[in-house]
Amino acid sequence: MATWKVAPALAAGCTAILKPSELASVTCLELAEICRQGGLPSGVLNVVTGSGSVAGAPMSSHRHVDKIAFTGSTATGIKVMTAAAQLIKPVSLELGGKSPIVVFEDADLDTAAEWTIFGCFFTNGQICSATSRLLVHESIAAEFLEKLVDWSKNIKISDPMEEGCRLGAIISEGQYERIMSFISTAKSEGATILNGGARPQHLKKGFFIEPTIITDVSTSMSIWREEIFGPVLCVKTFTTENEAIELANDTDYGLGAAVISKDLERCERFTKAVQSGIVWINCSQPCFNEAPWGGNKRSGIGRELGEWGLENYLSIKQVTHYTSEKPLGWYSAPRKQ
Ligand SMILES: NC(=O)c1ccc[n+]([C@@H]2O[C@H](COP(=O)([O-])OP(=O)(O)OC[C@H]3O[C@@H](n4cnc5c(N)ncnc54)[C@H](O)[C@@H]3O)[C@@H](O)[C@H]2O)c1
Ligand SMILES: NCCCC=O
Repeated sequence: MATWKVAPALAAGCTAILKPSELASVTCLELAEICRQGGLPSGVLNVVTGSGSVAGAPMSSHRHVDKIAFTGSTATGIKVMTAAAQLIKPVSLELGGKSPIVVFEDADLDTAAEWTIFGCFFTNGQICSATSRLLVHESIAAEFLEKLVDWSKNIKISDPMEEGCRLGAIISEGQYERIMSFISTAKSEGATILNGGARPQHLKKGFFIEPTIITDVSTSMSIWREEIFGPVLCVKTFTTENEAIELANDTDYGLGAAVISKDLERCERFTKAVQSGIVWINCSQPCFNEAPWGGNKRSGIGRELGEWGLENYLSIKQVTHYTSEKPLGWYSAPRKQ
C-alpha cells in the first residue's frame, strides 16, 4: 500500500513522509532503505513510525504538509479528513469495505466457490476489498454452500513459513478478539455458523481463526453491516437479479463487488448498477497497477494507481502570458503631462 502512494508522489516531484501502521512498520523502513540504496537523495522520502495519535494526527493538521493520502479504516479517515479540512488540505482516502460477491444460478459452482473463498480468505479477510458478503441464488444455495464448506475445510492453516500454508494468523490480539466478538454477536442474534468460527484445534498458540461462513443472516445484523477485517463470510440468498443488486448495494461502503455468471449481459447490468469503485466479473480481487483503485460512499475519496494515482500529487496551474503589443485599452489613459 505504501508504494501506491510513495511512487506517484516521487514521480510527480514531491517529497514525502510515510507513516506506516504501528503494527507493520518494518516493510516501510525497508522500502526507504531500498530507495536510499537506489540513489534517492536524502530527505526526499522520510519514514516516521509511531502510533496514529502521536505520529499520524500531526501530519493531517500540519501547515507544511500539503496533501494527505490515507489508507485505513473509515473511522480514522473521518478524523484525518476533519483535521485536514481546517486547512483546506486535499485528502485522498482509501477506507474500509463490505464487498459483495453475487453468484447466479448459471455459474460453474466449483469456479465460483474458489473465487469466493479466495476473495474472502486469501489475506485472512484483512484486506479492504475482502469479499465479505456472499449473495447466492436460492436455487443453487444448498449445493453451493456445501461446496464452499468443502473448499474451506481444505485450506491449510499454519505458520505462513510452512509449505502450502494458505491461512496464517490475524495481525494482533486486539483484532483477534474483535473478530471473535463479531462471530459471537452473530450467534447471539440468531445467525448460524456453517463453518469455522473458532480457533483451529491443531493450533494452540497464535491468533488463528478458522475460515468462517455464517448463514441465516439478516440485513440488520452487525455481521452484515460492519467491516470485520477477518476470515468471515456472511451469506444471504436472493431470487431475482434486482434483489441481488439491491442487497449488493445495501451497505454504507462501496469499494469492490464481484459477479459470477455465464450471462455476460447480466454481468454488464450488474456492473452498471452496483455502487462500487471496482467490479470483478467471474473473479474476485485481481488488482493491476495500471487500473484505478478506490471506492465510493464510505469507502473513500479519489483513486490510486495508474495515471489517476499520479493526479493525486499534481496541481494544475493556469498561466496566462499577454503577448500582444496593444495596450489593454479598457480605461481612458490619463493625459500625458
Ligand atoms: N481502500 C483501500 O484501498 C484500503 C486498503 C487497505 C486497507 N484499507 C482499510 O484499512 C483498515 C485496516 O487498516 P488499519 O487497521 O491499519 O486501520 P486504522 O484506521 O486503524 O489505521 C490506519 C493508520 O492510521 C493511523 N492513525 C490512527 N489514528 C490516526 C489519526 N487520528 N490521524 C492520522 N493517522 C491515524 C494508524 O496509526 C495507522 O497507521 C480497514 O478498514 C481496511 O478496509 C483500505
Ligand atoms: N490487492 C490490493 C488490495 C488493496 C487493499 O487492501
